[in-house]
Amino acid sequence: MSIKDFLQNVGISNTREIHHNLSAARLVEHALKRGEGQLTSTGALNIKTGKYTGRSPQDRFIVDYPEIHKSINWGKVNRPIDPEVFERIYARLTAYLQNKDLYVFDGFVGADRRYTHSIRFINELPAHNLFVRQLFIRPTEEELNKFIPQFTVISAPYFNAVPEIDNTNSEVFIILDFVKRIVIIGGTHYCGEMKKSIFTAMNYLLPQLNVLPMHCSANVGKDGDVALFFGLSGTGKTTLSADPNRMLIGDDEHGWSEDGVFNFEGGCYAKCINLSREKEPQIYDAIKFGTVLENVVLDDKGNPNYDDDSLTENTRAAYPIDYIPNAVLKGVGGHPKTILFLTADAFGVLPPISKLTKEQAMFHFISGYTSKLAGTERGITEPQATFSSCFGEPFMPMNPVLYAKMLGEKITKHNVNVYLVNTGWSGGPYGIGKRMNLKHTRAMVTAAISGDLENVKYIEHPIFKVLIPMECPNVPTDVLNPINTWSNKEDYNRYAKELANKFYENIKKFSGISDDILEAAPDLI
Ligand SMILES: Nc1ncnc2c1ncn2[C@@H]1O[C@H](COP(=O)(O)OP(=O)(O)O)[C@@H](O)[C@H]1O
Ligand SMILES: C=C(OP(=O)(O)O)C(=O)O
Ligand SMILES: [Mn+2]
Repeated sequence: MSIKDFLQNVGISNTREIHHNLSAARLVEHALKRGEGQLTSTGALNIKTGKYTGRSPQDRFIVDYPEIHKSINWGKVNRPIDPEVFERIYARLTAYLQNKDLYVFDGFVGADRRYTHSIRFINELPAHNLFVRQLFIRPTEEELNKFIPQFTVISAPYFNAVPEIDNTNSEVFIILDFVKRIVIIGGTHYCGEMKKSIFTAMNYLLPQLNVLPMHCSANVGKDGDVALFFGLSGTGKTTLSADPNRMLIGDDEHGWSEDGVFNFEGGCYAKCINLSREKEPQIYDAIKFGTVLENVVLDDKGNPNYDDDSLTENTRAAYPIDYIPNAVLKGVGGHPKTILFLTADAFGVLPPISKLTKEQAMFHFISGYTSKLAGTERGITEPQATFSSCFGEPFMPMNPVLYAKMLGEKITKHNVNVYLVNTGWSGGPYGIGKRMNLKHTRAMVTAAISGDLENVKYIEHPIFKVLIPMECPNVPTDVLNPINTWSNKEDYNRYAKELANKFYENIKKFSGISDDILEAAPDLI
């Protein structure tokens, strides 16, 4: 079917020029010509996304059909929308796209070809089309010749919904239709919406194929030892998985099948606030021609000022994974040996690293205690403690316990070591304490992955019951036990107990959790 016929079939008629699978170079030219962005001194395309510089979770809906009703975990995260309401907004959106140049990218999600889904992205903006081209898996010429889309994404940032007509909360909408396999996005220019809606779709589709979808980064050592880093947005998945001594599999979304793990994407999406070559060399050097930057402030020579947060804290860079030296281009690896749960603890009471029993791992995965970091979601301006199940609740359409059970089985079967890593605050809560030293976090992660932490003595945390290593190579011993970093020990205990209470209150939300997992909860004293 020709692309024109395809568009006609999905209701987009009277199109002008359809730019189908343009190269990165051509897309950059189009974006510049249309005034969508500027080139930086290293050749990246920097765009400003206007009012919305992070995700809009209140504006994300799933179409509620009888055939899928039971499988979705409806609520504030997965908001239902009626099929008629969807049809109405869809008709207005496709009418809006008439007489416009459109940019179409045909890509894949899921590096393991048994689970690959093909997606056709229809963009109003060439800069957005460049984003999806860099972030998803780019098919070969041969694959393009026989490409049949299984999912369609239509993104029209200049089309604003009208809440009175469209039943939306605001001018922004992100609507996922799992039955028709269509995603529509309007009213927002933030690129992360396109990425995370496809992630959500995979999180719906893959468990049905007996694959666990995960919000984690993954890398692999020379011996084939795979490590996974779970974490909510901004907690360090991308930063910590970019390690010159290990090969990167992917920085954000993976599946775990009977044969091992595989990346969903073909690119990375790094936060670049306070980025420096010294601290994050691989990411810094990936910002070059072909990379899409969002909301970075440039000087008049085009030099980025990564310390400038005047547009947002959530400045971003999207680049193809091959811009990271040492990446596993096939995007697949074996079963993980180590799992790290990254939590940005705004209370500043969790140890910088601790070892979890299998039951504690399950408890913490279901709890997903962490912080929403500034800028990643609309309205979040400073770190906010939250419980985000699976360390990715905004992207999980089904009951978190279902994903947790799959993870638990895999951890047992493959005898995986699990650690909890606090990439957030120490020495006091957010506002008083300091963000964990990145060099120390890296050294702790290295020690966990290499097995060095298997041969040290541990002490049990009196409240959280997790095991704290008493020593760790290349980390000063006095930072390992969090109470030592607080000047007032009573304050520490007070905050730690407050957090323990929050864990306790939160876990009550879930039903069907076995007693051994509940017993792994922090102690309420
Ligand atoms: N101790 C630490 N560990 C990890 N990241 C840290 C730490 N301290 C500061 N950061 C910063 O936090 C941010 C983590 O973002 P990122 O790795 O992109 O998160 P994610 O990929 O999980 O969304 C980066 O800007 C990084 O420089
Ligand atoms: C892109 C996002 O997060 P992450 O860094 O986890 O990909 C997001 O939450 O919009
Ligand atoms: Mn990331």
